[in-house]
Amino acid sequence: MRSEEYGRVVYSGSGLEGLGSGDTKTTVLELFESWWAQALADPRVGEPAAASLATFDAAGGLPDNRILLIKDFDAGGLRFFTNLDSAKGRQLETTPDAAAVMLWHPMFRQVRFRGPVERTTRDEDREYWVTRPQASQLASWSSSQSAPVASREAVTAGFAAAESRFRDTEVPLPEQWGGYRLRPAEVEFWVGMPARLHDRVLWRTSDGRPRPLDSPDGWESQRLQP
Ligand SMILES: Cc1cc2nc3c(=O)[nH]c(=O)nc-3n(C[C@H](O)[C@H](O)[C@H](O)COP(=O)(O)O)c2cc1C
Repeated sequence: MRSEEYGRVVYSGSGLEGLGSGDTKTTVLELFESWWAQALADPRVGEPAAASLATFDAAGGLPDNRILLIKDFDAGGLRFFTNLDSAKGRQLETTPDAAAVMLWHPMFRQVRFRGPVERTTRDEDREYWVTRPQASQLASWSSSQSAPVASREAVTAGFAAAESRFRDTEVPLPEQWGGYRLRPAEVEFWVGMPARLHDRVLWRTSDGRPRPLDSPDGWESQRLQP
């Protein structure tokens, strides 16, 4: 089946009106915060925190990409949590740069980020770990994420083993679990518009290095062609 047979979606988004090229009245953080809040509040958006995270697999010589959840963000960037020994963890160890995309399709909005990635502190990891549901903690304990496994049964047996190991105790923070912070040096806001004349505004730092997202200085904005 060709994708056009689903019918063409007419995009009619909003959100970048009044932001001319070079307009720095709005900080990146202010705009992203308002879009994020609107996405969280919109019942049509199924998983508002989902982002695709692209990394570079230097060993294989190819880009890699997967969906994960953005835990939160502040002026310092976007935080996400994962298994540090996973494929993405190993890729970030070798090449600590990434690109992320968030799509809020019912709102016809997309936001793209590029920049270096750094590990969160162990205190940040612990602070989030203790808020996770116990089942998720046990799953993190029992899974060597991205490593081959013989069968589905081996996966569930590993989970059951973790369950009995920690039956009467809190599940401690595993050594191989933690977070990363993507520190953007570029953020592009995209709004889908009729006739595919989409609206795009790219913010990038003047020196190509990450800067606080709430800084009115050091960021330049530029409207891009659709
Ligand atoms: C909606 C959704 C949310 C996900 N959230 C996370 C997450 O927060 N952390 C994570 O490690 N993997 C998450 N995953 C799984 C990843 O897509 C991926 O399978 C896993 O992290 C292994 O990726 P890697 O082998 O490239 O390291 C999520 C997948 C989906 C579809």
